[in-house]
Amino acid sequence: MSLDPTPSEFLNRARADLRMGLPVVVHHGPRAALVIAAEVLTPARLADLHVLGGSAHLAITAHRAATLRARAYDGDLARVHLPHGVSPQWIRAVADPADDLRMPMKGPLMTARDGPADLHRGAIALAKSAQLLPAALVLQHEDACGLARRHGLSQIALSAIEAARIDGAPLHPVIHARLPMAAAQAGRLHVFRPDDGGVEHYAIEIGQPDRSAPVLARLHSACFTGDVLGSLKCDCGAQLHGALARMGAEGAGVLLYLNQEGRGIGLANKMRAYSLQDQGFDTVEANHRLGFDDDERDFRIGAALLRRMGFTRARLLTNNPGKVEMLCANGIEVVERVPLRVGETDENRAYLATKAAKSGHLL
Ligand SMILES: Nc1nc2c(ncn2[C@@H]2O[C@H](COP(=O)(O)OP(=O)(O)OP(=O)(O)O)[C@@H](O)[C@H]2O)c(=O)[nH]1
Ligand SMILES: [Zn+2]
Repeated sequence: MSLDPTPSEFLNRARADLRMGLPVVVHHGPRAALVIAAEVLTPARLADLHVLGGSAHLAITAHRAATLRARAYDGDLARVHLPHGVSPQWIRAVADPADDLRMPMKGPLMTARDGPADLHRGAIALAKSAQLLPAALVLQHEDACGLARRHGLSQIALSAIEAARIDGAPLHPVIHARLPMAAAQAGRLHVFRPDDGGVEHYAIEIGQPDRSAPVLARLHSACFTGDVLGSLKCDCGAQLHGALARMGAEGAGVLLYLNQEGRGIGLANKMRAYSLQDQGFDTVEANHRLGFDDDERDFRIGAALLRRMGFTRARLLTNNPGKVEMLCANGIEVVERVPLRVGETDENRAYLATKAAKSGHLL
């Protein structure tokens, strides 16, 4: 019936619950688990879960496990055994690297070797997509779905989490309107919204680009600190304004403003990464200590938006060969990479050098 939420609608609802600190039930065939994001776990909820019994682990990524010197028997993740009388502080310390140096965890952390880790993998994917720290308490329980029904908890199929990761929700245009800008009088802002009501993305179209020719394009990832505040720690603000100015000068172009703050980890986690950078770690090490990959962005969104707007070929303004590859793999032919070297400062020189050395950016 059309009143029934679709799997992706259930998923978006589950993300909101997770951010509130509510347990979400993830199920796969006959197995199901209650999942609570580590960073929002309250003492009361931890005590309630304890009373339920079942088998509980703290799921963390292999990157976080490596920092904590815990064995990740599941490859990309580790299921950490909870010590007797586990406290929310202990869970927080495993999940959050803020105090790693000041108060190193007393190890060794024991991790599970046997049994399936698929629900745990789903839990981490869910926490990441909710832009929380990628760590979750996972309580496998034989009556998890019954508990969900009795307590009004969201239930989500593992397959829905996996499908969202593989396909992403389709985006549809909501509205577009004229937007004269300093860089170009003939500007137009388009708003796109995913079918599941998730995060919106924007396209800024300058002039009337010819759909039958390669369009001067930029895939710009949101950077509140650089784009809005003029942060000197990165080059984003200068790249944003430099790209618009170039499109204004050529009279045509399209800049996709993708809401993938912090290379996809969200502003709170990016600020956690900045705090670690103040402790001496570089941009990639900081992401890893938090449990993230170097780059968690999904550039397929950019390709889908360009196609949706009628473009099939682009001259891409970027120093990141990864963006070129992803566009080409997703139906947009990049006929030229147009370098965008602007905004280097004393503050961001090391950051740009790290991106060149570790993430393949071109200088
Ligand atoms: N996690 C994390 N994200 C950062 C950091 N500094 C900047 N960012 C984010 O990195 C992204 C930069 O995006 P872009 O400039 O589009 O991408 P790029 O990969 O550098 O490629 P080009 O700019 O196209 O050459 C933005 O989402 C920023 O918020 C950092 O230290 N850590
Ligand atoms: Zn930035």
